[in-house]
Amino acid sequence: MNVHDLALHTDKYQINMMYAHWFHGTENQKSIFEAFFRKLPFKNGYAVFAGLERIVEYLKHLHFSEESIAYLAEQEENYDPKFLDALRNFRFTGDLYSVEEGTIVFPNEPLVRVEARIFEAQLIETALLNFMNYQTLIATKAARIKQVAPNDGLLEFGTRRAQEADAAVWGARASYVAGFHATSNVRAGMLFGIPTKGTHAHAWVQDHDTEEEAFEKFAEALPDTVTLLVDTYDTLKSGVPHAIKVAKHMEQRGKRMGSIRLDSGDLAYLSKQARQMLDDAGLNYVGIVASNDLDEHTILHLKSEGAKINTWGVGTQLITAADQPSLGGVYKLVAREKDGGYVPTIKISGNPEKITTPGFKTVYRIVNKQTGKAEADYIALVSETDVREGGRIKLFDPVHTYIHKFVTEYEAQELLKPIFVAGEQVYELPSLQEIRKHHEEQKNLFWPEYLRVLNPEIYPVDLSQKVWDMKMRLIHEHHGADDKK
Ligand SMILES: Nc1ncnc2c1ncn2[C@@H]1O[C@H](COP(=O)(O)OP(=O)(O)OP(=O)(O)O)[C@@H](O)[C@H]1O
Ligand SMILES: O=P(O)(O)OC[C@H]1O[C@H](OP(=O)(O)OP(=O)(O)O)[C@H](O)[C@@H]1O
Ligand SMILES: O=C(O)c1cccnc1
Repeated sequence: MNVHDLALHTDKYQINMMYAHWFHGTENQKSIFEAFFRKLPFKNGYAVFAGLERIVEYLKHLHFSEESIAYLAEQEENYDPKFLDALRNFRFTGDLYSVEEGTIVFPNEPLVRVEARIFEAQLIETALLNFMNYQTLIATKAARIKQVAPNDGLLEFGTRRAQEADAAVWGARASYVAGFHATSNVRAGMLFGIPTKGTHAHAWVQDHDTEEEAFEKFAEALPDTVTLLVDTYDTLKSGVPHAIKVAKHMEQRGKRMGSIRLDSGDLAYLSKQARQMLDDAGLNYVGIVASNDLDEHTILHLKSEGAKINTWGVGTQLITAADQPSLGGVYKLVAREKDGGYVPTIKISGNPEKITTPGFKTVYRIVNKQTGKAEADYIALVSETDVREGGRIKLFDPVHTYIHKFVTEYEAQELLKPIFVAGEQVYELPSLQEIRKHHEEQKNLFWPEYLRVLNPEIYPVDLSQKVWDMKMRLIHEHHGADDKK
């Protein structure tokens, strides 16, 4: 099996629905789906969208190999051989619009919009959500860590604890998008051009007769990048003094030690003591790296304790998004082709939060021209022109509709960009550096109240009057239909 063949990276119900459409001759009917999430992870005020590059690669190469088709034939005796022929000719021929990677995004707004034959739009749901949910989750976790240590070095150390290999490399990439500086995963470095960094493990020290000898040998081998791990035996009595000795020997050879690393104990206390010892020895250029199950909470706490740490190595908590291991992004049908046009569709739920917003929509970021700050995101029908032309629009709370204001002096930034049109890729994937820069710039668009880690303000995501009216009409129509039963 070719592990890069992702056509079967889907849930079986998608293929069963494709089959049922094909069986009834409706497989070419057009449909519009939107991917979005309902709830922000980690009680954060925003999420950082990621996953588009993987989605693009997936769609570009999407086809059913003979091996996959043979497997499907074996799995389901109902599949007609002519359906398998339709799979043989399968390509993504639809349109896909998406938010760009690194963009700050919010709940209940379309992040990806797919307009395609139902046959195609249905198949891709699972993979698309899989990529978007994981990468957006990790980029958001990384953004929180960046938020509490905006001026420090941030190293992604998670691979050994990640949920397998794909999670390690795409998680490393997502972390870099959100402002991490390097990863320890060398393959992620090679695949994506992320800077790589590494210190050494306790094993290096254990593997020598003395700690001092271990440090000397390591510094001799890697004199230009050396970071020494000082906590194998006793950080302040043995590790730091030995590191100082080695740094002095390095100076005699015209070299400078990079850092020491602390990986256990009270990181605030140890870092302050170690800093003092290094400074007293004239080694104020030697940095201090800390690791040990860190996340944004421990880092924030350590900083409030005055820890003297310049660089944070963050593994498990980041790569597994330990406090919330999944983003609940969903993919919902919002319109379907009928009688040559589109009709909006809705999913009703007893839980009002789960009622979908119907219609062929797009989303704009309304940026106040005076302040340069984003006021709200505004979801409108694609056919609505007033917002696009900068006309006066009404922003109102979709639940408490009496809370409203009119805005005129704004720039409307359409967040959904064309990525595929009629199956052709029309979007040039930006470099990872550009994505990272885009994310950094995005943060300037928002007041800090929305970005803080603890109890952020809720940023408004509003519906246009037309979208809101359409949603209410469909809710009433469905309730009306139920009332008649
Ligand atoms: N001063 C501090 N304030 C708050 N949290 C700290 C402080 N120092 C360390 N921590 C964190 O507390 C936790 C300590 O975990 P734990 O007790 O398992 O580590 P340890 O015993 O020092 O080392 P080991 O990993 O070898 O067991 C880690 O998550 C660490 O990052
Ligand atoms: O704590 P995390 O945030 O997950 O960061 C990665 C951890 O992985 C390493 O420990 P490990 O015990 O695996 O190996 P070591 O022998 O190098 O310490 C490293 O020392 C960190 O403590
Ligand atoms: O380079 C390091 O220090 C490192 C890398 C991976 C995991 N823990 C530490």
